[in-house]
Amino acid sequence: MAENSGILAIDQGTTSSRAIVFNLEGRIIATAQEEFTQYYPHSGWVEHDPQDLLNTTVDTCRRALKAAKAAGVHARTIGITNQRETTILWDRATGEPIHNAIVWQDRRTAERCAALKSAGHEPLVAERTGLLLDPYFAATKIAWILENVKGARERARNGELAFGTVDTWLLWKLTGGRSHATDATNASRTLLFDIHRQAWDEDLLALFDIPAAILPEVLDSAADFGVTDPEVLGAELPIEGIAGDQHAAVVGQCCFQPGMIKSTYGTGCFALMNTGDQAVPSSNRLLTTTAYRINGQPTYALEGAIFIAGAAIQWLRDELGIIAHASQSEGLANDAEAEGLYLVPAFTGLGAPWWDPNARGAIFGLNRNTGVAEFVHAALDSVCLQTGDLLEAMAGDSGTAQETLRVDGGMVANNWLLQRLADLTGLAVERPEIIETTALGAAYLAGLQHGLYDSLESLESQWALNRRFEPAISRGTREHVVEGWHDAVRRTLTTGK
Ligand SMILES: Nc1ncnc2c1ncn2[C@@H]1O[C@H](COP(=O)(O)OP(=O)(O)O)[C@@H](O)[C@H]1O
Ligand SMILES: O=P(O)(O)OC[C@H](O)CO
Repeated sequence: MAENSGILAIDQGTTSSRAIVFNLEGRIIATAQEEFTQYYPHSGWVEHDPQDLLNTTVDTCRRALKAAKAAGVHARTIGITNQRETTILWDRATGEPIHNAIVWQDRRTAERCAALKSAGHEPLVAERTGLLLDPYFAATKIAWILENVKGARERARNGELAFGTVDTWLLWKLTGGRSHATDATNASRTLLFDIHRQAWDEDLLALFDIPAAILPEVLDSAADFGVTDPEVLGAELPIEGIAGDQHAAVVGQCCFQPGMIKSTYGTGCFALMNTGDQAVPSSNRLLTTTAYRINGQPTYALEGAIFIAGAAIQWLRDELGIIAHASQSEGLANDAEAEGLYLVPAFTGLGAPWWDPNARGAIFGLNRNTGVAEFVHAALDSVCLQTGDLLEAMAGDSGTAQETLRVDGGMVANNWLLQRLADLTGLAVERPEIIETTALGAAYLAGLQHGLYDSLESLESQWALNRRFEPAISRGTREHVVEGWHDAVRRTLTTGK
C-alpha cells in the first residue's frame, strides 16, 4: 500500500489555485491549476472573490485527485498552503462572506497604520508580533471590514462572524463548516498574535478594536485540522498540514538548519532565513515570523517581503500588452541594452526594507533606444536588486553573510533571471528539481502528521539540485548597478529616506 500512497497539496496563491498530488518521495504525480479574477476597485486596492478562491481550489483538487488515481496513486492526506495576510470575514450560520477578500497587496488602510504609528504603537506591535504597522498585514484589513460593512461590528461581537486567512476559509468550506482553525504561521501574519507566547494577544485585539469571538483556533503546522466533507471534495480525507506559502516553502526547500535561506519568486518575492528557536528582532526593518511549528515548538525566521516580483512581468503582459507570455521575458532580457534603466515596481507601495505604502511605481533612465526588451530587462533587474536589499539586511541582522540562496516559485524557470540574481547579489543561486516547493512543504507537513515521515529532518535527502548559478560579474560592476538602483529607489520614496 505504501508505494501507492500520495499526498494532496492545495496551493492557493495570489493569482491562481493549484492542486498537486505528490508521491512520498516528493515527486509530482498529478497537477491542476486555475487562475481567477483580480479586482482593483481603487488605486492601491486589491480584492478577490472568496467564492472564486474556493471554486478554483475544489475544481483543481478534484482534477488532480482523479489524475493521480489514474496513475495509481491515492492521496491519503491533505496539506494546505496559501497566500498569506489576505483577509476574509464570513457569517458562521450561512458561510457567506460579508465582503470580498482584502488581498495582502491592498493599501487601503495606509492612513490607519500611519495614525497608529504616529501615536507610538509600533514598538509594542513589533515586539509582540515581529511585524510592522503596515497595511500588508491582516489586522487593519479586518478593522476596515468591521467598520465599512453595515452591522458587522455588532455581529462580530455577538459571535456571528468568523475571520480567516485563506487557509482558514478553505478549511471551513472543505470541512462543511466544522473546523474554524489556522496554523501558527498564518496567525503570525495577522498583527494580533504574540509570536513568543504563540497566542492571540488581548492588548493587540484592543488596539485594533477586533473582537476575539471572530478568531480561529491556532494549531501546529502539522496537526489534525479536520476531515473533508465528501459532498464538497468528492472524497473524505484528513487535512493534516497548514502553513502560509512562504513558510511552507522553507519546509519544501528543506531549510531546516539555522542560517539557511530560501527566496520564492511568485507574484511577490519573499526571502526567509531560518533562525532556529530564536525569534531574532530586526534592526533593518525585516520581519520576524514563525517559520513552522511542530509539536508545539516554534522555529522562527527572519523575512524580507517584496510585493512585486512576477507581478511586474504580469503587468508587462496584461496592462502594457508588450509581451504575450511571461516566458518570453527570458529571451527579450537577454537581447536588451538597458544600462542605466531602472524600474522601481512600487505599484502597491514598497515592502522591506523601505516600507513605504504610499510610494508608486517609477521608471528612470529612458532614452530613444528604450524598447520592449529594455522594459523587460528593467523589470527582471528590479526583482534581483530588491532581493539584494533583503539579503544585505539579513546579513546585518543575523551577523552572517550567506554564500548560497535556494530559490523557487513560478519565476525561477527563467535562467536569465537566476544568472542575473547571482550576478547582482554576489551569491550562488540554487534551483532545486522541484520548484513547486510551497506545495511540497504543505505535503511534507501533512505527511508528517499522517505518520508517512518520521521527522522533517528525515526529508533533507529528498532535496535535489537542478542547477547552480555562480556570480559572473565583477564586484565593481555590481556595485555600480546597485548604486544606480538605490538612487532610483530614493527618488521614488515618499518617506524622505
Ligand atoms: N519564465 C518566466 N519568467 C519570468 N516570470 C515568470 C515566468 N514564468 C512565470 N513568471 C511569473 O511568475 C508568477 C507566477 O508564479 P507563481 O509561483 O505561480 O505565483 P503565485 O503563487 O503568486 O500566483 C507570475 O507573476 C508570472 O508573471
Ligand atoms: O501568492 P504568492 O506566492 O505571491 O505569495 C503571497 C504571499 O504569501 C503574501 O504574503
